[in-house]
Amino acid sequence: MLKVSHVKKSFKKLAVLKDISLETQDGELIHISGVNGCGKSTLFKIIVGILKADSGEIHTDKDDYLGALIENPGFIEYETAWDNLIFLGHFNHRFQPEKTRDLLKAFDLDPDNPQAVGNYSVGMRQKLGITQAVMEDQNIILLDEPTRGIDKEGVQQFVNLLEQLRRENKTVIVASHDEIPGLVYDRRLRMKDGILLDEE
Ligand SMILES: Nc1ncnc2c1ncn2[C@@H]1O[C@H](COP(=O)(O)OP(=O)(O)OP(=O)(O)O)[C@@H](O)[C@H]1O
Repeated sequence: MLKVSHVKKSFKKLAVLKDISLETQDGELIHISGVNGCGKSTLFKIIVGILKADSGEIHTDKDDYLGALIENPGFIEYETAWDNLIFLGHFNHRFQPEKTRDLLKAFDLDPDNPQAVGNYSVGMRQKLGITQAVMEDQNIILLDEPTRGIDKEGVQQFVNLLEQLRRENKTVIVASHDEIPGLVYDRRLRMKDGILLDEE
């Protein structure tokens, strides 16, 4: 379970997150919408620990394992997708080759593609970014504008993946400024003026 309590973050005089609280349940699919620059990526960066909040707390349970795709996924540009994923898998020793190959194939990506990631299209790169966020059975998954640059078929493959994650009782938070066709959320939140509002 992820619990965000009264998180605040400013960049110099710009107060981006004014008082953010959020508690997730297992298996929940949550949408955070909001205009460009409202602070969605900043919140995700604080949750995963890339950025430090000025105040407030982030709590996860002992067994929770976070996966994230935030902004442009960073890869080793001159290596293949597969070598990149193996490299990322070394950090937590939870890499599952068969599962990861299946995830790539479900996105119409060839696990044996000899091309370097530097030559991948925006959409291919994004699919790779989504794959690394879920390939190790992460149970809390943060996806920032996940379908950016992905074609219609790819969006449907993404929707299928999220349905699979729901069946596996994973918690997924999607941040996007627009609707992703076919996604049915359990909860919708809107980020506005530094706070999170319930859409319902
Ligand atoms: N490291 C930083 N230094 C200064 N300002 C920053 C920094 N990171 C983000 N900001 C500012 O904080 C605000 C929120 O940025 P953030 O990237 O979180 O927005 P966002 O909601 O994710 O936007 P988008 O939908 O365009 O991705 C913006 O005004 C941005 O310029």
